[in-house]
Amino acid sequence: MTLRTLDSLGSLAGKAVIVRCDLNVPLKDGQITDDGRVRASIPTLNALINQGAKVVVISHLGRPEGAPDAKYSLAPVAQRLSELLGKPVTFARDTVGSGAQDAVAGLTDGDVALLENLRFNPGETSKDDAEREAFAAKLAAFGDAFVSDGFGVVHRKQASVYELAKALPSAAGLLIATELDVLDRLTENPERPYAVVLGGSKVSDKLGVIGHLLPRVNSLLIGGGMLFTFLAALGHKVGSSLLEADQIETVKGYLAKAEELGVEIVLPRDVVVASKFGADAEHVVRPIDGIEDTDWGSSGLGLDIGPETAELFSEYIRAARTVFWNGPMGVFELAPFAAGTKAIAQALTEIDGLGVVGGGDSAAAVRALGFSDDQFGHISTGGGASLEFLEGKHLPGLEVLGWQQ
Ligand SMILES: Nc1ncnc2c1ncn2[C@@H]1O[C@H](COP(=O)(O)OP(=O)(O)O)[C@@H](O)[C@H]1O
Ligand SMILES: O=C(OP(=O)(O)O)[C@H](O)COP(=O)(O)O
Repeated sequence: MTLRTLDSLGSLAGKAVIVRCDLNVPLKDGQITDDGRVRASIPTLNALINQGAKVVVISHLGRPEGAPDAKYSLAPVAQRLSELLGKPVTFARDTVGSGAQDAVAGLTDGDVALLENLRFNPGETSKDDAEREAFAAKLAAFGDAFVSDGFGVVHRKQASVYELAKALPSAAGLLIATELDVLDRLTENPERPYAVVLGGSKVSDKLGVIGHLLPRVNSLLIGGGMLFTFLAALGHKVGSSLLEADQIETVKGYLAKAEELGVEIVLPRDVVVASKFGADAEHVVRPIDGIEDTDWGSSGLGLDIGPETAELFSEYIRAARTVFWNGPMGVFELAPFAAGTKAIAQALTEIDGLGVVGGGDSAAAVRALGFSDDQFGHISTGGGASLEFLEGKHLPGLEVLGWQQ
């Protein structure tokens, strides 16, 4: 079966359509620092508005713990959405309560409402199927049909991604269709050499994909927060850097498997070690076996790859014909730790082949560092989702829409 697309829902004029977007944007002091995911959601929303549907947009933002938390409110997103659509967007102060009910009841054809953060409700991410179904049923009461367009969450078996798609006539939106077109080019006979570059801070999620990615690629370059678990697996001390101690044995397994398969896992040679987490931290470049050999000893923390590593990774990237990159190489939001990410972005703009950047923060990073979207083959809105797609995993949010790999 192939993905059910918007036309499969028939005419949506006058119907209430719930649209699951991934509007999980980076915020600083309540301001959106990169609106790429909001922009990416616009074509589907406009298609529905133009048909005269009543559009009910739902999304998560960040990882609140199943209860309202003002710092994860979607209110700033509602404002940006309204600007980009060029029309008012009613913002509901809750997700399924009286605020949402009033917002939806007030919609006329072609109007748009955005409900408050889905993850303010424990049912959204519950491990219990019945709890997710119950929450999805409350959402489903707001619509006649469901459009799933949050590509960044299709790897999550969550109520608004999976159970809601079962509860209503459902189809994929235009963003999901576009993302899959590009990712297909990375899975079906990618031009070789094929390199995948991994970084970022969702370390346990991303360590999990490596085992299945290894047989598909020629090299795997490891930077960002996950590099320290690899260095620890090689016996190095990593100070107070991000570390998944319980994954060290798994990582040793990956290193052995890569050797068996003849795939290169390329690890950093140097890192930028900081006295603390902050833009005003003191920092020095250290070789990977000297992370604790600074004035700060074991309290020093690695916040970027070093210059020698940036050059090494850039060489691999420029020599590849297909590259997928997810996860910043360092804490690019703080100027002293942005150089590694900038070097990798630059190399990706120079490849002779297809270079894809994936992930909310990775996309934000390349734009914040002065690159434009058209310098890359594609900027995907999903990091974890793309990686799980590339490793060949069955993604619940796609399968429920009829997709089979
Ligand atoms: N060495 C590091 N230590 C701590 N955080 C890091 C490190 N390197 C990168 N990061 C952080 O990783 C975050 C992005 O990670 P992630 O969400 O996994 O990426 P994406 O959204 O692109 O999938 C950024 O906010 C960045 O500051
Ligand atoms: O930012 C996201 O994913 P990404 O960091 O892998 O790109 C998505 O919004 C999914 O968020 P989640 O990883 O909290 O489920």
